[in-house]
Amino acid sequence: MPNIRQQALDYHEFPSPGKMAVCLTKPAKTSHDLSLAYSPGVAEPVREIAADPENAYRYTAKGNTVAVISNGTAILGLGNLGPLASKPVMEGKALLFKTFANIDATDIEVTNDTPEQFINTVASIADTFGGINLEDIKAPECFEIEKELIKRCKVPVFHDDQHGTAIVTAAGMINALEIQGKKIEEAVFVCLGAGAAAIACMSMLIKCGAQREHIYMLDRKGVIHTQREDLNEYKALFANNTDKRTLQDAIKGADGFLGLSGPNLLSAEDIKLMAENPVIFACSNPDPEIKPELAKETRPDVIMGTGRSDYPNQVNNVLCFPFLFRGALDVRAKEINDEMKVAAVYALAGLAKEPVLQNVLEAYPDVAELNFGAEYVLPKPMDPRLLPQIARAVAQAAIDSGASELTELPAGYFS
Ligand SMILES: NC(=O)C1=CN([C@@H]2O[C@H](COP(=O)(O)OP(=O)(O)OC[C@H]3O[C@@H](n4cnc5c(N)ncnc54)[C@H](OP(=O)(O)O)[C@@H]3O)[C@@H](O)[C@H]2O)C=CC1
Ligand SMILES: CC(=O)C(=O)O
Ligand SMILES: [Mg+2]
Repeated sequence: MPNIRQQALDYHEFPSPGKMAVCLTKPAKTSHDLSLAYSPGVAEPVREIAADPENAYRYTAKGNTVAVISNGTAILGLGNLGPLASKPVMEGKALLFKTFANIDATDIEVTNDTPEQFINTVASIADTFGGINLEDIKAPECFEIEKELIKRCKVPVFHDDQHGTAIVTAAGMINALEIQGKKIEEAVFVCLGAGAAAIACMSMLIKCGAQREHIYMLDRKGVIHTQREDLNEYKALFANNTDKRTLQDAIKGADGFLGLSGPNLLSAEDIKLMAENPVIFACSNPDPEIKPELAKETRPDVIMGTGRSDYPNQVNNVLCFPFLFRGALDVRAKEINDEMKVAAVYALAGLAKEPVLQNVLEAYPDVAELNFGAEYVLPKPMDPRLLPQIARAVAQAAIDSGASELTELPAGYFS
């Protein structure tokens, strides 16, 4: 798109700075309105909540809110640019929560010196919200932060770059491998990156049938292997007993490449080494590990995905987090467990096989048609069926797995 930089800056600046504002759901026009909204009336719900905290869901907006919280240590693929610089991304996530799932999200950017400070800050405000969406926090700190916050918070805590990305990547990979005529159990994967998104994506692929030994993960120092003594406990889970050391060693004969690292790290020469009919998801944002034009020119047999909205096959956590949180909030799930995540994977993968709706096609004026195949392995974010299908699958899984105290879905829930 011509001049995308200036268009993007203008979009953010005008007509008012940023992408969000507060909207009210109750009248505040008359003195009677004010005596209900504020003093003296507001004291009544205060007393009810003090008597039973569950009443916060009845008398405040808590149950439909999510806090999008970052410390700016891994902003997209741009790196550690600090909390304030992450604000446009966090406002963007709030925009997506509202647009796609009518969830009221608040962005919170935390300045911290240590993970403990971050944990203490988030734990002390978590109860304000229905759920916590952690965003763009770098590995390995993100793993400890999420684990500790899950322990300390009463509401669901979900690190989107780990699990949202993993759900969408797994759904897309399952479909892409099927189209390429490959079995996930036999496929060999190379994952460039060994951080938040990479560790979670590979763990999810294993839950969906991939073999641990068929996965080669690389960080800045090359292949993660058992002879290395510099691995943290998360990378160590993916250490292979192998002689492969470089990206070129690992990618030879691979069926799938997952890029969760940084821009332009994969070359045409590298992908020439892959097996026939490969899948390349170059997910680094905004600039992928390899440009789709180059990948397709070099390997006409490739299925290619990126994290971006302006190429086919957008492999991006936007396809997950709004809808997954909708389901979790609606059944008041106390956590987002593996059962709920796997349910989201298969709901998402299944929807890609349904005929594409006219309104989705209209959102992509440059595309004549969309059908399940090499250029369409995942639904588009504006597909209105994502909300009912993913939210329902997640809510049902929450009930079945005991994450929700409900025994069945609310009557008529997205049916
Ligand atoms: N499409 C999507 O939905 C999503 C995409 N992403 C993308 O994934 C990338 C990583 O994000 P995230 O996991 O949150 O960040 P982290 O900081 O947690 O991890 C970054 C990882 O990338 C590795 N890396 C960086 N540069 C290189 C390099 N030159 N060669 C090999 N490995 C490299 C780092 O290696 P080392 O460990 O050695 O430092 C680290 O393991 C970003 O580009 C982000 O945009 C993330 C989430 C969602
Ligand atoms: C999409 C996203 O969350 C990321 O690139 O970090
Ligand atoms: Mg992110």
